[in-house]
Amino acid sequence: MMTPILEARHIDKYFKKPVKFQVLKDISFGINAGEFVSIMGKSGCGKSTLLYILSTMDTAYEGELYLNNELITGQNPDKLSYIRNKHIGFVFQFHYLLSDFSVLENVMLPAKKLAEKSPQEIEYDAIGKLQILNIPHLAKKKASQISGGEKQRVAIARALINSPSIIMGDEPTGNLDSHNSDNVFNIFKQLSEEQGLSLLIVTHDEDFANRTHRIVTMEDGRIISV
Ligand SMILES: Nc1ncnc2c1ncn2[C@@H]1O[C@H](COP(=O)(O)OP(=O)(O)OP(=O)(O)O)[C@@H](O)[C@H]1O
Repeated sequence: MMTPILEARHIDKYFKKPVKFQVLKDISFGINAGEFVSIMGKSGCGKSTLLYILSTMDTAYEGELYLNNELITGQNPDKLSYIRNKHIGFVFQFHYLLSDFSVLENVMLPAKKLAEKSPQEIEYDAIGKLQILNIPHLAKKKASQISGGEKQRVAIARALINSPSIIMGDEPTGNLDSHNSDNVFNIFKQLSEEQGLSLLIVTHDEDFANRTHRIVTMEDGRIISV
């Protein structure tokens, strides 16, 4: 059996205010290397809450989380921040690029934060990621001067800069038209097939989800199908 890249075991999460309620109920599942998985479920069922936990940003939960076979739960904040930068790439509905910075600078930022390579190496890597996304010609443009679809590609290049093992996305195509949404889907598919990258994408788009390897369906804080 393959060992999962990411594994959640019996995750429970409660919100205490305004009244105590259980938002995640005994969530267990894993993702293998190169798997492209979507998470679907009605609004409010707990998808974003789960993604925050899986991405190590929320540590207030019960249960265990493993990334590359390492127990993530209970690690100190510095270690978590390191693990997050090194192993996880994020793509959101709104791209969160710095608009006054160039495309290249935006893509380089997470690698500068990790500070394991020289600026020259980081620039070389960033250009490589822009090439994978077919946008090397945009390198010198300011992020404010490119289209929505282009911004989302830059956001994907940025998510790839530290060569993560998994990309997580919260509705990364939610803000795109169907043409650009297709582009993003194809890029993700290529990354999983050609580079063995795992992808975990929360989406409301059934066409998108139906084309991924597997759909995890949530209902009222539980996983009802994997
Ligand atoms: N900080 C918080 N405090 C209390 N309740 C919260 C908090 N954040 C989210 N919730 C509630 O937890 C539930 C799950 O929210 P979550 O954002 O995870 O849902 P979702 O499935 O991602 O929804 P959507 O598809 O609309 O983005 C909802 O009922 C929401 O109102």
